[in-house]
Amino acid sequence: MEENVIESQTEALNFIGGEWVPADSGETSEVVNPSNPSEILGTTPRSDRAETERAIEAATKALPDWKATLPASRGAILMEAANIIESREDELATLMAREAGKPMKEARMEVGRAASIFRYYGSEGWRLDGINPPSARPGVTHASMREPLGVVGLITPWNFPLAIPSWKMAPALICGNTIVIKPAANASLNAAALVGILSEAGLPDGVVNMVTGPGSTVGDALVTDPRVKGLSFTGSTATGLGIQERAIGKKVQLEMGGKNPFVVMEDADLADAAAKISFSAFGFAGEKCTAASRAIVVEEVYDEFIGELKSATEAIKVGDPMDEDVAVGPVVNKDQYESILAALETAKGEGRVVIEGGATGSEDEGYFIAPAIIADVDNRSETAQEEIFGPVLAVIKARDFDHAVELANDTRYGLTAGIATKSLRYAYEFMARSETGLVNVNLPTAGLEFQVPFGGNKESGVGGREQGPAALDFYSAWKTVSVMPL
Ligand SMILES: NC(=O)C1=CN([C@@H]2O[C@H](COP(=O)(O)OP(=O)(O)OC[C@H]3O[C@@H](n4cnc5c(N)ncnc54)[C@H](OP(=O)(O)O)[C@@H]3O)[C@@H](O)[C@H]2O)C=CC1
Ligand SMILES: O=C(O)CCC(=O)C(=O)O
Repeated sequence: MEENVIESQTEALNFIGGEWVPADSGETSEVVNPSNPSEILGTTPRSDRAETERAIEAATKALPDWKATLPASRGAILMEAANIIESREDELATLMAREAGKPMKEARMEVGRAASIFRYYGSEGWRLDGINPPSARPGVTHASMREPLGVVGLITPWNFPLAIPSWKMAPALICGNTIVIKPAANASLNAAALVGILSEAGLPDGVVNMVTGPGSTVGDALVTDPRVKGLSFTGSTATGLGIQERAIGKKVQLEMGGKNPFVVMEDADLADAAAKISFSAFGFAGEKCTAASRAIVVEEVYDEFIGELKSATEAIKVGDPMDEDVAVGPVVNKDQYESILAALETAKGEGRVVIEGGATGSEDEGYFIAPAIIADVDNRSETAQEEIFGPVLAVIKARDFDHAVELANDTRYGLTAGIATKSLRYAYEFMARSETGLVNVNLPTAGLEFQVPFGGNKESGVGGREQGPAALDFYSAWKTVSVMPL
């Protein structure tokens, strides 16, 4: 196998059938450091459909042997990958901070999370539950067991460059599927590092393949190729819903946007709520589908809460993601930078500025945007309805609990929601009435645990949950065998 040169952070290649290969055309895309746009971190192949089709071919070829490999043996490879990931924490976290602008503290946590995910699904090799309910017919036994889907396509975003590929790859692999992954342009060096680790851990050639290049060609080839039986995507709602229309005959899972509310009730610990909301809204510059982007506060404590929120937010350090005390680094790229600043201008016209935020310097000095808080926002305004995916928090006033729940649900999204309260009645009623896939009581909306199902309702999610045991349901199909001994 050709040696990959990821460690030097200069060049990532496609990984097809166990070989590191360039794009057929030899064309590459530059990976820019968002903290310093004049620094080119490396290049990735600008591939096209032909390379994607060869990767699908390699995954198809590797499928029978991988499917026949004992689940515990598959699990042992995932466990080894977890060990390698952990042993390279500094290197992987640094790469994430440089490529995606993720602050080191969160980047280190993400490396740990990726290792835990591989360990968790690796241990499934000893379980992979089935069911055998009694038959209604005398003498008959049933056994229902999980079978892999076949070749699965994974289309991943830039905001969790290790964790998202890991929580898609690990359950897919333990179930016996083979993979072609197309990472986002701004996470390709990280994805290549992860693929290299899986290969080093002993994954046979062709079981995981990676192709980098535009979503509109490489991604689309995965979406439309009939040999790809399952497709898992994380990204924007617009791209996801387009994929759903084109992925004919496949099992599809889409994890998309959010406009996540955090309700603050009159009995809340306001300082605690402010800390959790500002972490949820501004950590990693709000570039999380789970970020809180609407604080919905009952009028009784509205002004007092805004004071607490202002103090909590002013304490956040913005700057070089390599600094372990920084919580907000640069946003990922020029497109995000421009669209967030435009959304912030709109927000300023739709509410009262509590913290102005915005660009901290010129674009040439890095894509840094400081947190902004805009109060008195109408929940039907653009600021409260459109995903900004940046450090902009809208504060919305509610009359009482019922009104707060109504506002929280008044969105096309349904990913995650939070409530700050000491009342069990409010907490349980909110859990029941929230139209989201996740509800957090006195906890941040962002920051998942890998062992519980994750995903959203409405336009936030389609096709079954990720993570925890739910992921096994996506990456497998039940086969029922019924036997009558004669
Ligand atoms: N839910 C989440 O966690 C995320 C949400 N977003 C939202 O999306 C917005 C835009 O970010 P962006 O990175 O452009 O998100 P996209 O949804 O466009 O990209 C996500 C992934 O899909 C790929 N892709 C793009 N177009 C297609 C296509 N036609 N067929 C198949 N795959 C495709 C992308 O590739 P490529 O990068 O090469 O274009 C990337 O790998 C953000 O502002 C944010 O609101 C973004 C990232 C994560
Ligand atoms: O909040 C998290 O830990 C994960 C968020 C996420 O999955 C995403 O932004 O895509």
